[in-house]
Amino acid sequence: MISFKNVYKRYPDGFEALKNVAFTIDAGELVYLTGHSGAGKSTLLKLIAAIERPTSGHITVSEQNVNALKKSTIPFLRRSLGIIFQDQKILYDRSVFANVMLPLQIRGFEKKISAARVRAALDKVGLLAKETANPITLSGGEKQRLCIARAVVHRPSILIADEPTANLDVDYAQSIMEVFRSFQQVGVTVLIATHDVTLLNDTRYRTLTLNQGKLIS
Ligand SMILES: Nc1ncnc2c1ncn2[C@@H]1O[C@H](COP(=O)(O)OP(=O)(O)OP(=O)(O)O)[C@@H](O)[C@H]1O
Repeated sequence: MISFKNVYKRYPDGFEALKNVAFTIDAGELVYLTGHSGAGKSTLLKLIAAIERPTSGHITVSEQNVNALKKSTIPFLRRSLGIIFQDQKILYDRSVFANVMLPLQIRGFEKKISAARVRAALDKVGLLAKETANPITLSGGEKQRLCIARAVVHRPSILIADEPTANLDVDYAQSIMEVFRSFQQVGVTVLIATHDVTLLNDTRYRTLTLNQGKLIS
């Protein structure tokens, strides 16, 4: 489902953020990605989503050769992906419902189908009761759930998340993880970059560890 072979990423300033990275994640797996600050976790997630391109090596995501993708075909890759990054903006001039609707509007989905999908996504993350609320009134954990709902509303087969439990207390972090597990249980492949030791102590899931751009486990 996701495979890296001999992947190197050098940024334009010459900094080598990933060095000879190789791994495979099977369809339906939930995997953690960890490592010190600056180890290359976000870079690796960005390569999966073709937000950044590798300097060399091979990346396959959902049977698509990401290296060979032309700019014009990147939206096709992104259809199979749900992306939860820390800097994603919630729009405070509209409701929770409208925030989750936006990705479907952009993709040109029909209104009636979209509304049903938005409610299904909000239900999945436990936010259906807040659909008419302005996101400014949500707690930190609820905002994170909103971002998850927005990332899954187009029903991606792969979910990638960068530090989704950052700044949340332990109980909230656990409940966010429950949401990710529920997606894995219905067959979604999930990759989560995290420093959260409580999550990493959960031995049910495989952990990939980066150290200075190299995968050490
Ligand atoms: N666009 C860029 N240009 C140059 N260097 C970059 C760029 N983006 C990231 N880097 C560098 O690459 C290294 C890896 O960054 P990355 O964000 O992937 O690390 P990370 O493991 O996600 O760190 P953190 O846990 O702090 O978010 C860092 O040293 C960072 O400064």
